[in-house]
Amino acid sequence: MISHIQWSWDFVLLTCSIITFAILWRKFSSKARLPPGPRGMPLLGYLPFLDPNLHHGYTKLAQRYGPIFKLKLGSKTHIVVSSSDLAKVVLREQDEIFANRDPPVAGKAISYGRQNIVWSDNNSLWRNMRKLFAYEVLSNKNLQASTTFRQGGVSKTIKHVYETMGTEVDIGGIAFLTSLNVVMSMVWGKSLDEDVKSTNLGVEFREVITKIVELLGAVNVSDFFPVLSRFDLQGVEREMKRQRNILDAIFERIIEERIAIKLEEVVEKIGRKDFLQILLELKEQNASNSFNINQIKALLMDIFLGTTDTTSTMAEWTMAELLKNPSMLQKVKDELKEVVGLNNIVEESHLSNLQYLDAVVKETFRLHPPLPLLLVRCPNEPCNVAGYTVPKGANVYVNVWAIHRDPQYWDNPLEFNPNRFLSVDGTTKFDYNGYNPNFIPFGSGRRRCPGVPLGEKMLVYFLASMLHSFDWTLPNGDHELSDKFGIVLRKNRPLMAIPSQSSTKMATENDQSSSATAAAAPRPAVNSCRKKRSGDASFIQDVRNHIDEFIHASMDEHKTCLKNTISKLFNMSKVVAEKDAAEKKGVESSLAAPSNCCFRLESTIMHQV
Ligand code: HEM
Repeated sequence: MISHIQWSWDFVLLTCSIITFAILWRKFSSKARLPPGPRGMPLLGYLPFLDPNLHHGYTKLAQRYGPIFKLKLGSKTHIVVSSSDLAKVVLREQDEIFANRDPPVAGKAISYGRQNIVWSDNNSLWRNMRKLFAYEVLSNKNLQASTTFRQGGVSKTIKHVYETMGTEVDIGGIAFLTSLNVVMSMVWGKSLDEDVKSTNLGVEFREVITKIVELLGAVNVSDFFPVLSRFDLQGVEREMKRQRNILDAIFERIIEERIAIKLEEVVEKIGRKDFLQILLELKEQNASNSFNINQIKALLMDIFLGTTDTTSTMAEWTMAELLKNPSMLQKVKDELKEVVGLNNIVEESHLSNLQYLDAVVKETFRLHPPLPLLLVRCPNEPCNVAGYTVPKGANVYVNVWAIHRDPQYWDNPLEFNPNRFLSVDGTTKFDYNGYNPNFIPFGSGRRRCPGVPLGEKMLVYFLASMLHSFDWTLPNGDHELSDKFGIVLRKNRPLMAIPSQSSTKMATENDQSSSATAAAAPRPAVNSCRKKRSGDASFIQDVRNHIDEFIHASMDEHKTCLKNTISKLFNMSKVVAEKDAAEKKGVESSLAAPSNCCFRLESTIMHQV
C-alpha cells in the first residue's frame, strides 16, 4: 500500500516537472524569446504611456531596451527595430517574410479595402500594380516624356511667386500645388487651371490630402483592439471614408469625361496615352493585368498621396534648413549661378550637375525622413531577428529617424552638414535605392518606394528653380525646426518665407534677363494659345496678346530683354502672317504649321530671353 502511494506521488512530481520544464523551455529557449520591452497595464499594454511623437518615444525606448524591442499595444504586438544592422535583416535579408502589411483601419478605408499598392499584402494584385506603375508611370521613357509637365508646373509656380513678391509665401503650399499640377498632367493630361469644372481644385485637394495623411497617422483604438473596430469609437473610419468620397467624386468625374472623349483627342493633346487612358483601355479589353474601377481609383490615390505630401513636406524642410544656414544657402545659389547661368532658367538637364544642392537635399532627408517609421511590415511566419522571435502577424516598424541620427554611423549626427554627403571628387555619396542601411529615407527591399525617380526629380527641380529665381528671407528673421509625428513627418509650424528679386541678378545691372520673368510671364498665354488655336484667324491676335501680357508682367530692369523678345515675337508673327497670306492665295506653304509656331514662340521666350 505504502509503495503504491509512493509510486503515485513520484508520478505526480514527474508530471509537474515535465510541465514546468516545458513551460520554461518554451519561455526561455532562444526560438521563442520575444524582444525585451517595457511592461504595460493589463489589457491596455503600453498604450497609455505612448509619446504622441512616436518617433521620439520609440527612440528613447531603444536607448533603454536596445535596437529591437517589443511593445504590447492593446491586443497587438509591436516590434520596433532601430539600428541599421537590424533594418538590413528585416528589409533585405528576410525581405520576403516581412513583405506584408497590416494596415490601420484608416488605411483600409482609403484603399477600398486594400485594393492599392501601399496597403496590399505581397500578393498577385500588388505585383501587377507595381509592375504597371513602374512601367507606365515611372519608366525612364515616361519620366523623360513628362519633362514638359514638370517644367510647366514649376513655371506656373514661379509666375505666382513673382506676382506676390515681397509678401509671405507658404513654402509647403506652393510646393504642394506644383507637385499636384505635375501629377495631374502626368496622370490625366490636365493641370489645375485647365480643369474648367472646378476653380478651387488645388485648395480642395490639399485640404483632403492633409486630412487623409493626418487620419493615417492617428492613434485609433480600433487598430489596437480589432474586436472594437466595428464600433469605430473615434469616428476615424467614418471620417476617412468621407474624405475618400471627396476624392472619389473628382476621380469619377475625370474618368467619365475621359470615357466620353475619343482616344485620338487625348493622344493629340499630350502626344501619347496618359496613365488613366492606359488603365481604362486595359479594363475595356478585360486584359489579364487589368484592374476594376475601385482598383483604378485606389491606384490614383497612391499616386496623388505618394507624390504631393512627401515632396512638398521635403521642399519645406529643405528650405527651412537652408534659411537657417545662410552660408549654405549662398553656396547653393553660387552653384546655381555657375551651372545654370544668370540668364537662363533651370532645366532638368542641369540637375545632375548640382552636386551641392543634391547633398543639401540628402542631408535634409537624413535629419527629417518624411516617413520616420517607414510603413508597417508584417511577417507572414514567426522568424528570428538578432536571436529574438518576431511572432507571425506582429506589427514591425523600422525607426529610420533614429537610424539617421545614430552617432555610431554619423559624426555629430544632430548637425546639419551637407558636406558629409560629398565625396572628395565632389560627387555625392549614397543614393535613394536603400542599399546602404544607414540611409533609407525611401525604405529598402521589395516594398521600397517605387516613386523615387519622380519624387527626387520633382523635389530638386522645384528647389533649384525657386532658389535660382528668388532671394528668400524669413518674416521674423528666424524660425524653429521642431517636428510633429504623422505618417508623414511635418514641420510643427509651416514655413513662411518672403521672396524678392534675386540679388545676384540685381547686382548685374546690364543683365539681359531674369529667369523669374522669363518663366513667369509668357508661358500661360502661350499655353492658352496652343489650346485655343485650331484655325489661323486669331493667331496674330494671340501673338499680340502674348506681347501685351509680357509687357504687363515686366519690370523696368528687364526692358532690354523685353525689347529683344518683342522683336523676336514680331518676327514670328510676321512669319505666320506670311503663311496666312500664302494660304489665302492657295499657295502651298513651306512654313511651319501653326502649332509649331506656337511651340517656337514658347521656346523663344523660355530659352532665348
Ligand atoms: C519625397 C518623395 C517620397 C518619399 C520620401 C517617399 C517615401 C516612401 C516610403 C518611406 C515608403 C515605404 C517604404 C517601405 O515600407 O519600405 C513609400 C512607399 C510608397 N511610395 Fe513613396 N515616397 C515619395 C514619393 C513617392 C511618389 C512620387 C510616389 C508615386 C508616384 C510614391 C508612391 C509610393 C507607393 C505606391 C508606395 C508603396 C510601395 C509598396 O508598398 O509596395 N512615393 N514611399
